Amino acid sequence: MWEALSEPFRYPRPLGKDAAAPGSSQSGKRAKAKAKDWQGTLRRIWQYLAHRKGRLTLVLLMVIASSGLTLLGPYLIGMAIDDYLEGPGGRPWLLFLLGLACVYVLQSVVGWLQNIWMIQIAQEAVFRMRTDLFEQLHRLPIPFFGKRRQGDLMSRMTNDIDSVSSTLNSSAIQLFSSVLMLGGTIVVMLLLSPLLTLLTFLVVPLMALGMRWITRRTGALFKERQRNLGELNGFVEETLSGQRIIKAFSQEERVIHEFRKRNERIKQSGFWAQTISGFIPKLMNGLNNLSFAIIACVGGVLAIRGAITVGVIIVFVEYARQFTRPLNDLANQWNTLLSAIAGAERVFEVLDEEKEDVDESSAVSLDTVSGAVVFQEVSFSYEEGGETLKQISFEAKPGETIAIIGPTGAGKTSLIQLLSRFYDADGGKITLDGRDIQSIRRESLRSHMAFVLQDSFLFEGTIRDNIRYGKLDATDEQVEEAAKLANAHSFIMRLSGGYDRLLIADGSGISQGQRQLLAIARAILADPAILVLDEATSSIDTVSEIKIQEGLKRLMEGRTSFVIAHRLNTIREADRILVLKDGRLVEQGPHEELLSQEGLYSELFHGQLEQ
Ligand SMILES: Nc1ncnc2c1ncn2[C@@H]1O[C@H](COP(=O)(O)OP(=O)(O)OP(=O)(O)O)[C@@H](O)[C@H]1O
Repeated sequence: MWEALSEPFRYPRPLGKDAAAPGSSQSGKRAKAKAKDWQGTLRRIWQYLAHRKGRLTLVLLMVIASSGLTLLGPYLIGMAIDDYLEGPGGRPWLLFLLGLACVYVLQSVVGWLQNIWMIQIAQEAVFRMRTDLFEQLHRLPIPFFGKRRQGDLMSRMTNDIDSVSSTLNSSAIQLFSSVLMLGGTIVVMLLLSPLLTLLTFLVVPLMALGMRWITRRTGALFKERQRNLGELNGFVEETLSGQRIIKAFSQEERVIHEFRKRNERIKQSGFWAQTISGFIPKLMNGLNNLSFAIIACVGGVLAIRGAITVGVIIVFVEYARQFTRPLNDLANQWNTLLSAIAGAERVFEVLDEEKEDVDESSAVSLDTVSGAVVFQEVSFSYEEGGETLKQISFEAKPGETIAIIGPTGAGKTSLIQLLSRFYDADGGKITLDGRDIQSIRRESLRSHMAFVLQDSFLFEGTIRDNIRYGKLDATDEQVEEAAKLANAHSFIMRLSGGYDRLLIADGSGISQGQRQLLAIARAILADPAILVLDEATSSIDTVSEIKIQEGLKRLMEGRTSFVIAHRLNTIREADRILVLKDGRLVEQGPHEELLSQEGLYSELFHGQLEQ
């Protein structure tokens, strides 16, 4: 029966991914990542549950006890009725009723225990799954995030995990108890009357066919709904974080219209998934009533002929109901289960992505570095076919300042991404202190670097905490010292609350220049050997500008600094200027030398830079 019900259900393959069949010959990580099938997903959910085997055994015992008690109830009712009909002198039917009361009380207690324990196991499993997902999200490489919307990832963390959670809490146990009840009821029915049992079974093929028709359609719809939900969340996240731009360009109406369209898609898939799966209980009810009628008619005739007692008919009617009830339950739980599997699959999809540190077993950690960086014929592209950086070679001695300039899209940011190993080069070699950076643990490499980017991210927390992000164990004095060196101290002291001023929602409430000063303080506190700066293109008022320049100067002292430079001063004072164009390093050298070459640099300098 179970086989018959489960057989027709097949998940559609996820879009754009050719999933391998379970048990395919591929081995290792890729095979695991590709095996997108519902059985595999169920197996993995089971692994999360199996952490509490002892508890789980207890729950199983409770389910067995509860099923046994449920089977006992109708039997006692039938006995009591037969004894009552026999009239005085028969067995004390009141005793049966008393027994029945005990059975019901016990059933409630057992049900309650089974519920509590299962919720506990389920919550722990979901807790572990959620933790795994969060940890994984923080171990995935930057390119992964480039391909996905944040909101969709958020949706996996919330909606998808939630749907797994609610299913594990109740449906999983109900499914198991339904299967048990089904087996138990069939056995007792056969013992009571094989003929009536056969008649009851008449409806089973109809049920199987109906379920097959329904689940074929709903499986794909539930998956589509989860995907649509993820996409909608991605869209909402994007529009909320881009509020200023949306308002500035008066795009509210268009955004609302787009939202309506996406919301409509969820409504459609949700509507059809729920409507079609809503047929399940109706179908079951109809067939239930049909089997009831058959038993009542045939049972009545048999009783009149004296072949069976009235008590047996009543027991049988009750059992027939109990026989279809687990089927009914199974059918009802089916759609919850489908949406949970769809959710779990989306969670496992992220868990199966390759982590950033997957091949770092042989990599080393560096305690101290002097900051000598060499690029040797480095090539790189984001996508196959294109070449973002072509054969870049240069050298930065410890403490030198390297200015990187070039037209937009020339590859300046990409060069920095390679240095910090957010991406890895396709060809050539980058060394730090003579060691290939591929052989250095990413965490260790980045701990020797600090970044001051145009848009420095501030976390919710106090100003002090935000500066301390550069070095978590820094004392309050060290934080203030860094802020003073960064020229941030005076503005912080003018804020109400000073260092304890709470910044919310990515530091709204402080100016762009002030954010940069905080980022500089953060970097000073981190005290790295290598510094990466992305100079702001937008002009800030002169006083702030001078303060930032001073702060940066102090920060850059004694460190190898890579500056995506826009200010003439920075470029002039750099030890070496790298001029990029279309991914090629076309010129390099100090300002005067490049000027005298009268190439692209001198052209840029006399054109844009001079302005
Ligand atoms: N994540 C990405 N995926 C694919 N292509 C990318 C990605 N990031 C950048 N590119 C492409 O790589 C090229 C170099 O981009 P990069 O950001 O390094 O330029 P840039 O010199 O820093 O430009 P800008 O001065 O405008 O910041 C561009 O053509 C860009 O379109």
